[in-house]
Amino acid sequence: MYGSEKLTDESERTAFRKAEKKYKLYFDNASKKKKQPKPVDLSEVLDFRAILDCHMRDGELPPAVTLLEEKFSCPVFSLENRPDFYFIPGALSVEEQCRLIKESLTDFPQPPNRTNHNAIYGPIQDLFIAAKEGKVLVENNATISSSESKSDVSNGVDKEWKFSLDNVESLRHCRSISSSTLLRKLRWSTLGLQFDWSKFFIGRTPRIPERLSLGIPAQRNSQRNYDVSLPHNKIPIALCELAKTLAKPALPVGVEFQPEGAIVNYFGLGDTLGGHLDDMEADWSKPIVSLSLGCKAIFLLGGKSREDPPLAMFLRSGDVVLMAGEARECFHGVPRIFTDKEHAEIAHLEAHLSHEDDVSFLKYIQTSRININIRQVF
Ligand SMILES: O=C(O)CCC(=O)C(=O)O
Ligand SMILES: [Fe+2]
Repeated sequence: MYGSEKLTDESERTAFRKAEKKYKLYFDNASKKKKQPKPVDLSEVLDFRAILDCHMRDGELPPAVTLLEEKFSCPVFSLENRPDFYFIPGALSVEEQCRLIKESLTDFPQPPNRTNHNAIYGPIQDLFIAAKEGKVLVENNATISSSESKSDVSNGVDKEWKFSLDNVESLRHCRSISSSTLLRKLRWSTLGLQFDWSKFFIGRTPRIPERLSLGIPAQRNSQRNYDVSLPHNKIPIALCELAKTLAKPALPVGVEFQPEGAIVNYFGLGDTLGGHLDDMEADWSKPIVSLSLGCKAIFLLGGKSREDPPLAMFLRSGDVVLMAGEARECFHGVPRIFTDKEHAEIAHLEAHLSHEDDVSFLKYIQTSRININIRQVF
């Protein structure tokens, strides 16, 4: 009986789900000591950096992997059975990586850009600085003399939240959350054109659209869309120029990529991005330009159905992935990030962020991964 139940359970899982489960972080509960991650077999994970090293050493490539020598200033790989998917290992210099890590934590989550915290707290200004200074975000239903940095009321949030210094006696009866917890719970921010997440509000209870950890719907909700009426800034110029250059291998000569929106994803240990399609943009021939920063991750590239077994590959800090055309119809996701010294592979960032002014960035990135994916919307 138990056997047949198990069988049903097994057969209900799609190939994509099975791969997610294979690579996801589980802890070994058997050990009485500190929780240890369960070992995972990484032998089938495609490693483009190792492929590149091997190619430079003895000119060989694994079957079905192509190197597009002519296409770009650094090596671009494509896969025979995954048209319109491109992998550029180490495309970003260490300086670019550090600059983008800093911007992702300071400038990019600033209003009018929205984050996953908007739904509960309204816009939050200077979260990273507040976390550095040990501040607390407090629901403003009492007068708090030491409060600073006002959070506006908007988007169905009918209370005001303000940053306040820690250990204030009058906070004891207020709802509050430390800014370091908020920083750890920062899951996404959006640049350029903003999404209209308000459709997720039911009555007065916000249903927070978590893109990470809880997974996201198979097909992103068709109601969810860019809302041009929401206040927004243009994509920062340096990021815009970088994305235009990086997009070139995925575009015919003479066609330019116009970055209009971007999502910044923040991953901590155990966070995952469930299998999904990015289907909100009008022109799928234009690539999604996806930048990896910080700790190493596993990326799953599936097919047009969740039943197609996905390919697993490592994404390291500085790697860039382009998904255009057919690849945009393929399910993909991130089931795992590695924060341990051996697997995170961020020694170059640690060396570059060694100045005392950078300690808070270093601390964050030592246990995190950031992904910036840039899109042309129309
Ligand atoms: O984190 C990644 O590498 C992928 C992110 C992604 O697919 C998305 O945000 O749509
Ligand atoms: Fe995606």
